[in-house]
Amino acid sequence: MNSEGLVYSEVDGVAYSVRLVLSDALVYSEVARSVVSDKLVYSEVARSVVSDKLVYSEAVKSVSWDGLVYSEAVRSVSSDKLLYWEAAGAVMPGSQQEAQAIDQELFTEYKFSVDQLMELAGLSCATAIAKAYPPSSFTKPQPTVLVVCGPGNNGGDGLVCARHLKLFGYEPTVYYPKRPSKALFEALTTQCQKMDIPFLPEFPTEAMLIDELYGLVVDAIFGFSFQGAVREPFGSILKTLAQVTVPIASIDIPSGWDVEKGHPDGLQPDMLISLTAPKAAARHFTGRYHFLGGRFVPAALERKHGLNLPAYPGTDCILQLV
Ligand SMILES: NC(=O)C1=CN([C@@H]2O[C@H](COP(=O)(O)OP(=O)(O)OC[C@H]3O[C@@H](n4cnc5c(N)ncnc54)[C@H](OP(=O)(O)O)[C@@H]3O)[C@@H](O)[C@H]2O)[C@@H](O)CC1
Ligand SMILES: [K+]
Repeated sequence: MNSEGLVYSEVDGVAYSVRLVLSDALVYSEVARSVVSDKLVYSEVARSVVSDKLVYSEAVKSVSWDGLVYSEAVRSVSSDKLLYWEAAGAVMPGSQQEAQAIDQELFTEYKFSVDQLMELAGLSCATAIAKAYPPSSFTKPQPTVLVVCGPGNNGGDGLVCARHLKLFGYEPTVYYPKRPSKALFEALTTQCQKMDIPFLPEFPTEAMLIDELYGLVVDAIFGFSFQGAVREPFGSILKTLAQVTVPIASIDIPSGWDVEKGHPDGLQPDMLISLTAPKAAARHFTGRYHFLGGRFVPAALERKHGLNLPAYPGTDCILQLV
């Protein structure tokens, strides 16, 4: 059976369209509803594709009002082997702003402290790494990990992650070239040093050297506040990291990527651990493992930002998205 149909109707400024394609192996359907007035455009689209092996569905809602655009999307793909889930709720311009707004609300309205959330974030990252790359999977005699930390909170997550990796039986080494003089980062550095985690004085200039010494690299250089062209010393570090062949696990966002648009020629990590909620750039991630971590978002905040977070299994602090 093969057939295709489109129905369109418009009543009092409300347009409806329904498209349906049916073949032996596939059902495709699309339903759209939109309202247009002088100041307001509201549209709602639901699409789904079902074949023998795959279910793909997408729902997009958007409202624009005099220069303001609000959009919300939920996509899910499931097949025999894969369950992919993505949800984005964004008040434009920029979901980078939204990530920063959620961050601020957690601290100012919900009264969390940075070190509380950073501990949970870093623990999620170490837990996800242990799940994807157990020490027994390393081809090196020791499960050695290079953790590269940047100057912001993403770097702080990296230091916490290094400490938990050590507790989990890994051999982490940290490179932390730009250390802010803030009590929190100094304390995290001391904690690592007192746990015999070495800090490299220089970054290896050859990617080959990193491949020889480490079985995994953790990228904790930049998170959701990264902007503009990369400044040194991080430009050279990212160039070297782009050439390593051992897997790279990026915390929150692959460093050097635009928070919304990604970076097709930049770092292509094997793993991404999205914290709180996947950022818009996560849709460009092509590596093997995508985890969600940072199970600390209160339900009211999740509702306010339309995050549509998936349910974490049981008491787990991470959820594998891909
Ligand atoms: N609530 C949450 O969701 C939680 C979030 N958490 C984590 O926090 C992360 C966000 O942290 P963040 O805001 O400190 O920003 P982040 O990106 O780490 O560093 C920004 C710094 O980098 C620099 N820099 C920027 N652009 C640059 C460039 N082009 N080239 C060179 N340098 C550049 C610049 O530093 P500067 O050079 O000014 O010293 C800037 O200040 C988030 O992704 C997540 O991992 C968890 O810890 C807890 C809960
Ligand atoms: K990162």
